[in-house]
Amino acid sequence: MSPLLSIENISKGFSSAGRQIIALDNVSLTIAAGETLGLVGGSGSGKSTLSRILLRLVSCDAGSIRFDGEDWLRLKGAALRRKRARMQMVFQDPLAAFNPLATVGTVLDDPLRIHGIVARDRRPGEIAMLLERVGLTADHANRPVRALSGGQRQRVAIARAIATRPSLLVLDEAVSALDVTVRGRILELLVDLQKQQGIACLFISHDLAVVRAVSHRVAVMDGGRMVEIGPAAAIVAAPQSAAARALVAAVPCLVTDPS
Ligand SMILES: Nc1ncnc2c1ncn2[C@@H]1O[C@H](COP(=O)(O)OP(=O)(O)OP(=O)(O)O)[C@@H](O)[C@H]1O
Repeated sequence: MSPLLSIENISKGFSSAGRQIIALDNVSLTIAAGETLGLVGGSGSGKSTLSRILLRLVSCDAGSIRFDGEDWLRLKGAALRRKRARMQMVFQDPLAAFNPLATVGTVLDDPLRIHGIVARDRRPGEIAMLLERVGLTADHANRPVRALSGGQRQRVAIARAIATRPSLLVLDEAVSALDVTVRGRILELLVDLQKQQGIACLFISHDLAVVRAVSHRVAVMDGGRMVEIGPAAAIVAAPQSAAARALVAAVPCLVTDPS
């Protein structure tokens, strides 16, 4: 079976202050339906540039992307808008994406309306179902976004992302700003969604411990190149590249012996 997402030989350069920066150099990866792929790498390794190209926010210089059976980078207009419902994103700071004065209900109603997911009279029920799906209650629909905690806002961001029934979620540093307990609960929610609904995830983070907690496979980037890709447990147990070894070494060891 062909993968849900196939990124092939993507390259991207930027010129900055007269200097040419190679942000991505021939990067390839695949994600199967229902699979979570963790993408890790140090600062400046090219993770965000790759996610921006995938989300069609910036163009690439070379390479191709197939998503859900389509030549993704060539889709335009109505065909692109339709297909966008199938690839949704969750960023680090959900407040930046939401109008803070809007209620949670409005935030969730927008994608249902724009993508025509359910008829108008069924939307309040769908919103209640989405809120429950992410561990909130139907009452949250009436609250303004600004009245929510960071963890609750990130749950709303996830509810919004799954509202259009996507086959792929792209999560870029989606839990990095949350405190450690809230982060753990959001990671559990993501694993649950992946298991219950078979949603595939591209989970991008600089933190290997976080990536390891949710990913089937891990891809490691360094200096714009893909240096290692394989089962998450194998990469953590026996990293092959210098970049992966550095990321493993950066994970705090939780087993201590103070005596
Ligand atoms: N718009 C831009 N103009 C110039 N250079 C850029 C631009 N966007 C990214 N870069 C450069 O491309 C390289 C990759 O950056 P990118 O943001 O993709 O890395 P990253 O792995 O996401 O890093 P971080 O974890 O710090 O966000 C870096 O050298 C960065 O400075």
